[in-house]
Amino acid sequence: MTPAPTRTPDHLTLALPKGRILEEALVLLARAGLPLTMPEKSRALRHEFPGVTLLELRNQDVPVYVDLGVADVGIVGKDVLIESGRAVYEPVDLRFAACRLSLIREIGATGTIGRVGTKYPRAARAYLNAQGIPAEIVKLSGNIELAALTGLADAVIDLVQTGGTLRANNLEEVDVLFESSARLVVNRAALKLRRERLRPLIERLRELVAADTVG
Ligand SMILES: Nc1ncnc2c1ncn2[C@@H]1O[C@H](COP(=O)(O)OP(=O)(O)OP(=O)(O)O)[C@@H](O)[C@H]1O
Ligand SMILES: O=P(O)(O)OC[C@H]1O[C@H](OP(=O)(O)OP(=O)(O)O)[C@H](O)[C@@H]1O
Repeated sequence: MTPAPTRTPDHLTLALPKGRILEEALVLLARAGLPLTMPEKSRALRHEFPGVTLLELRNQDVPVYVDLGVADVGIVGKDVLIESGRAVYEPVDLRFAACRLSLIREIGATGTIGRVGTKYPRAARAYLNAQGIPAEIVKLSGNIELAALTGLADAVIDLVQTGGTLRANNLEEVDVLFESSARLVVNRAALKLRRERLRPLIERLRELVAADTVG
């Protein structure tokens, strides 16, 4: 195993999720001045760049690594951040990976919602409580819409972007819990200890997002 580099204040440890966020996150961070490139396809999970260590994680683990200070900074979807309940600093909405978390049912379904399938039990519980719906929540891991199609659940709470998955499966969006997009997340202690590196990075990302939004 390669030893971890000494974590001097000028070294950054970065947590990124593999999956749909990784490539766009790397491109944006490189535009913001970090010396990063797409890692070669391999089983390696930790990648070294000049002054930056990149950790490749599952989405749900990014807030954990940042909150516990193993990573100084990371990028993750707002959906995953809300679900994590972690109190990390969230200085920039990076605007990509835009989608929404919605309540979904079969088209025309009107019966009582007794059971809800979701990958987001915490957000689902908060929403259902606020709506006064005393439904059972079933935690699922993927292809969540199948739960509504098969009768495993009376409704699901899942992400919608284009609506293509809904249309292909005779489902409809009944309500929107919240909008999501990729967020920069920063460990609060690192923000002080590594401020010489983190403050310019945050500023540069804010500028890039603002320019991209206008342009
Ligand atoms: N269809 C979509 N369009 C745009 N953004 C999406 C879409 N689906 C998910 N996202 C956003 O991208 C993030 C990462 O999605 P991705 O598909 O890589 O995760 P996953 O593979 O489902 O996660 P897991 O690590 O649990 O397997 C989500 O947390 C969400 O913020
Ligand atoms: O509105 P759309 O553009 O169709 O996008 C929504 C779909 O994208 C995500 O699934 P993903 O492809 O990540 O697969 P997963 O269910 O295995 O997470 C999400 O869970 C929806 O199923």
